[in-house]
Amino acid sequence: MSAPHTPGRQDGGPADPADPVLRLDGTGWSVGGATIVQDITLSVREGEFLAFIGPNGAGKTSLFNLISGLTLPTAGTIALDGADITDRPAHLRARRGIGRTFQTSSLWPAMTVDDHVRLAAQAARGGSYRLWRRADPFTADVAGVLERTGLGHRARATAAELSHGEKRKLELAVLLVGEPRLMLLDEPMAGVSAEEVPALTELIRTLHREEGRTVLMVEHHMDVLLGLADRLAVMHHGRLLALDTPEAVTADPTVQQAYLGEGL
Ligand SMILES: Nc1ncnc2c1ncn2[C@@H]1O[C@H](COP(=O)(O)OP(=O)(O)OP(=O)(O)O)[C@@H](O)[C@H]1O
Repeated sequence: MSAPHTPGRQDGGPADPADPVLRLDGTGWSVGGATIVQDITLSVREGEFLAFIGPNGAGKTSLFNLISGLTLPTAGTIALDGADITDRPAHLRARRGIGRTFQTSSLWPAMTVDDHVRLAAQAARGGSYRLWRRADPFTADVAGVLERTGLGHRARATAAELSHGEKRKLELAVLLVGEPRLMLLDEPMAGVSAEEVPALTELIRTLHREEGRTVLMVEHHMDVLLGLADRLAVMHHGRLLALDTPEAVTADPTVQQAYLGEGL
């Protein structure tokens, strides 16, 4: 699976259409003497949906931290559109189109849905933070994103008043208003009731299929992933155990062995 190391061109140069959107090459992260992510090599093509599965503590969130720039790798490289971003901080990666959601909610309970998205729009486009509406250039963008995420009727509700599924939609809305090309979704179904899962799954499918966004998603529920993901990456003890179509991965005896008793 491992490909020869080809350092990306310097950040800022023109993109080559042949480059994958994202390429990890021998990427790893060690902290306090422990290796949490080890020797991950993979490419993600434009418009692909790649899902990460693996037992608790396998290193999935840590890998997302490395891709989004929350932590920097201690081994290997990361390239976006062929440009080496290995040492780039998170805000520069966000500016280049990498957006992410977090496993635990990142919302402000007392702030309205509308204001969450408005602040995210201001953060994404630059400028000072203002929550009054007069002469606000983001109103149309905010309304559009709330409509796309099915939250138009909840614009004036506070985050605390939302159901778990609506909170997850709001996190997606906050992400979407920055128009990310590469979306990292870390367990977007976490805490969501069974009745709300289908609508949330459909929203993510739309963002991928109809809006053509490249999606990387950590998810424990295989039933959610089987209808969504083009490929599954299985992580185990910080390593990539398998990377293939959902059908091939679930039939892989090594994967089944790793999951024995953990219910793949
Ligand atoms: N900053 C850190 N310092 C030390 N250990 C860490 C740090 N961050 C993560 N770890 C450890 O790295 C391992 C992988 O954690 P990570 O959250 O990436 O796994 P995960 O696959 O996302 O798990 P889950 O499915 O439970 O969310 C865990 O054992 C965790 O305790």
